[in-house]
Amino acid sequence: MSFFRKMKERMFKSSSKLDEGLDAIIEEGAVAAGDEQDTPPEVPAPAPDVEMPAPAPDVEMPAPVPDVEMPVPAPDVEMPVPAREVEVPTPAPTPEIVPTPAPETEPTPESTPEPEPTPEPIPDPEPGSDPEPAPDPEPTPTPEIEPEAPETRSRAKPGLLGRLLGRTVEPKRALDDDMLEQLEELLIASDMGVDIALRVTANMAEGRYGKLLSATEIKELLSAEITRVMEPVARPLPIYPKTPQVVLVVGVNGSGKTTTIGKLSSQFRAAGKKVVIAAGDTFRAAAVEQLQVWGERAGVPVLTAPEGSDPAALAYDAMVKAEADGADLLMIDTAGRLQNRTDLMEELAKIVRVIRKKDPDAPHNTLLVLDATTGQNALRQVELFGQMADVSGLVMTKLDGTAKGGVLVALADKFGLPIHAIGVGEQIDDLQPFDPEEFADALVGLDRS
Ligand SMILES: Nc1nc2c(ncn2[C@@H]2O[C@H](COP(=O)(O)OP(=O)(O)OP(=O)(O)O)[C@@H](O)[C@H]2O)c(=O)[nH]1
Repeated sequence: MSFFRKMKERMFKSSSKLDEGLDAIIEEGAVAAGDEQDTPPEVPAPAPDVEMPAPAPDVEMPAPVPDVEMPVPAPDVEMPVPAREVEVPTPAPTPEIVPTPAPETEPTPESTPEPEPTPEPIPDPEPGSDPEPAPDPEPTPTPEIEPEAPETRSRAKPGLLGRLLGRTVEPKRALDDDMLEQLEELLIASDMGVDIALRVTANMAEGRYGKLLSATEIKELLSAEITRVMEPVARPLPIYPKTPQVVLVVGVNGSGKTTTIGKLSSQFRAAGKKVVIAAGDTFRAAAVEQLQVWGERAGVPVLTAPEGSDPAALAYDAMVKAEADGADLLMIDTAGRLQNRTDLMEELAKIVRVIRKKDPDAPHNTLLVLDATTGQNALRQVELFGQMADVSGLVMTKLDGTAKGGVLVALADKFGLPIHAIGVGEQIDDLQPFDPEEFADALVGLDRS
């Protein structure tokens, strides 16, 4: 459980945009229970009322009715909707009014004091500006405060007043097309992809049009929809009885392959499995060294080959060694030079060909490691590596440092490949099983605790 907690905490940080966005959407057209008296009476009967037929709040009221507050003002609950409309236009005209008073005040002082002093030619501009400094600052702040006051009232007062009065009821907003569109945009911005964002919001809205929903309720509904999409792909790396189980690890440079191999090896070793690592990116000495460091951390042997040597030959040697050592798992790192796709494809194909001489079923798993911070680019990587290797599952790294975690939903929806684990940090224990609900909660910023 502490693992999940950690992911949640980390993802909460990164998904705060989505979280804040949801709160903002609700607040924008919020209808806070009991705050109706705060809404200015200037909101008579604008058009939206048509969309907000009385039945909506009526239906909702019975269940949540928190004490005495809700029942009577129930009908008024509709008012805030128009209030929202008032807010939008207000900011525009406001600044326009500001400049008007300013110039007016200037000419006034000029005409009065200027004619009196003796200086005639130069005085005009000088005295004009000298005596003005005093009045200038005055008119400026005044108009600024004036227009802001009504805005602040209409926007902040409801929540604030509610809080001052000790109300615990969250602001709510009626679900309509406008709100749905905002929710869709928010999800798309989290890199969820247009198709799935539209589907998630549509499913969420089904049967709920016109109903008042709080930010928490929206988060719960979205989380449930996202969980539904993710559940089928949440599957840990399968472990087979036949040994050594060969796990080929592929992915672009920097996606987190080495780190993931180190973390996985550590976990398998802790689970009593004997693991061997093969440093298959023989073209980069730094990559081999880094893998050796991870091998030490995990307490797992790392087989290396001279720089520039054939990775397939190393993979074969590693198979022999793993068999001889009675290893349960052999994890083979590979290069990730996507810019030279043909070479990479040939290299991967050769590794597979060669290890199949030892075991026709190998590799038993081909893990594609994806960097969550690349967002929608991850979709393209799945396509490309899918063509180069028979990808059997995904590990998504760096979910701790991005607000683009939504791409995992798009991946699940589009490819349906199992998500074996997620990386949430650079430390050895920062690899966690993929839990759909925890993920969905974290993505939308829902804290159930
Ligand atoms: N924050 C965070 N950083 C990670 C995570 N996984 C890997 N990293 C970092 O990402 C960087 C690249 O990771 P590597 O494991 O070297 O990636 P690679 O795919 O092996 O890269 P090459 O060796 O260049 O092929 C390193 O600085 C890692 O510490 C993760 O889950 N979260």
